[in-house]
Amino acid sequence: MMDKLFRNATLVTPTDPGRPKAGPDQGAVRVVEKGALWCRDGLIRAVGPEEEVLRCLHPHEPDQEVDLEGRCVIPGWVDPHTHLCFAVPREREFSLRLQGVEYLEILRRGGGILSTVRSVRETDEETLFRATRQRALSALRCGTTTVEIKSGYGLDTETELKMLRVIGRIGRETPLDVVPTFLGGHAVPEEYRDAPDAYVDLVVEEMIPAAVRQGIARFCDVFCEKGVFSVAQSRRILQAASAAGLGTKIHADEVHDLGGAGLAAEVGAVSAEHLLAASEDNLRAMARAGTIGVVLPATAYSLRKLFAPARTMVDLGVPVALATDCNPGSSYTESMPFVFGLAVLLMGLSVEEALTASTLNAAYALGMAHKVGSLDVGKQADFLVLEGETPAVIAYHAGANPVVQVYKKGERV
Ligand SMILES: N=CN[C@@H](CCC(=O)O)C(=O)O
Ligand SMILES: [Zn+2]
Repeated sequence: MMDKLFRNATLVTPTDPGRPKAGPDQGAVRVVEKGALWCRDGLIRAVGPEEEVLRCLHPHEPDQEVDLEGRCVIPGWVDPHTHLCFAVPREREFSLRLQGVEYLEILRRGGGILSTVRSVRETDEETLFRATRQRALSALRCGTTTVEIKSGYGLDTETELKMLRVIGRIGRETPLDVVPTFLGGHAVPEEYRDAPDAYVDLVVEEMIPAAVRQGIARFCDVFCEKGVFSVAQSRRILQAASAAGLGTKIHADEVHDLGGAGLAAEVGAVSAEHLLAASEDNLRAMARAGTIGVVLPATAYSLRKLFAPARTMVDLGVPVALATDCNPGSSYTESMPFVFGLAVLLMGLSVEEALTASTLNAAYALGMAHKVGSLDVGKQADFLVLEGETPAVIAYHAGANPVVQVYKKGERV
């Protein structure tokens, strides 16, 4: 057993009430000047004012003591929405978008997600693993200690399972905790262009059962959007996944208000994600159902769209989480500090609300809050040491990485 005592820290963390934080509670965080954190075997045993933690320890001597020199300490980021597993970026497509071609138009022409599908199908498993690991480690350097990674660039059973195996390996072979999500419903593949319902049959009858049998997915997601999957098709996929024992999530109302947010509330999805175009009625339905709203400001930034109404969501009582959406098309960033800055400066969230959104609420969006997301006794000692005095530095020192040290299960990584 290994004991470590971290002293002389300014601790800033949401505390976990046993459910995602919503409304005025979203911005309530605990601040402890001259705080300490004692962990054993990677788990937090005591946390709070230094003298209280020392009292808990007494008469025991920790194996190791670390002086954090008064620096600000927050929980490790939990990034609850990424597509980190892909083969090659799509820089040429980005240039097309800069010339004014719309994201969904590129997909309609057979590019976008479908061009990544072609390259992922062609790439062998080891190469895909190495490319994904590189991005996961880049996220870790920015302070992400838990990450969700979706499949969805295979769109056939074999390649979807290959992606899920690679995603599982990232969790075993890097310090990150990884939550795998099956996203067979990411787009209709070219070979089913004229028979989208037959593709939905394949997802429901073959892919979901295979992923569940092999135990390699925890959630199922679907891209509910005009020209992609309708509300009815998305409902079918999510209900099948739920019946098979997977948690559910939706890419909802990203470009058009199709009603994906309402569907998330209806089917009991843990989260609805994107929500740029979601109606207020459907946001209210989410608040009533307790559906977490995962907002992805780097996507709106990269697509040059209006941001999701995160301020309204908090005011309506929707628990809000933040994610990078890291993917080669609409949001090529692994950086939670960048996303945090956008949320604070351009979406109207307070620093404290953004902190809860990118840690505790994000952990709830992944079913991981029993382990991560806050500096509470019993959880993993996953935390970040910041360069400044408060978490505001994350938005303030824009474009830089204000995370100077990353600890995963009490170990510096
Ligand atoms: N919108 C759908 N899926 C991703 C983008 C995937 C891609 O373009 O490769 C997203 O969440 O933004
Ligand atoms: Zn996405």
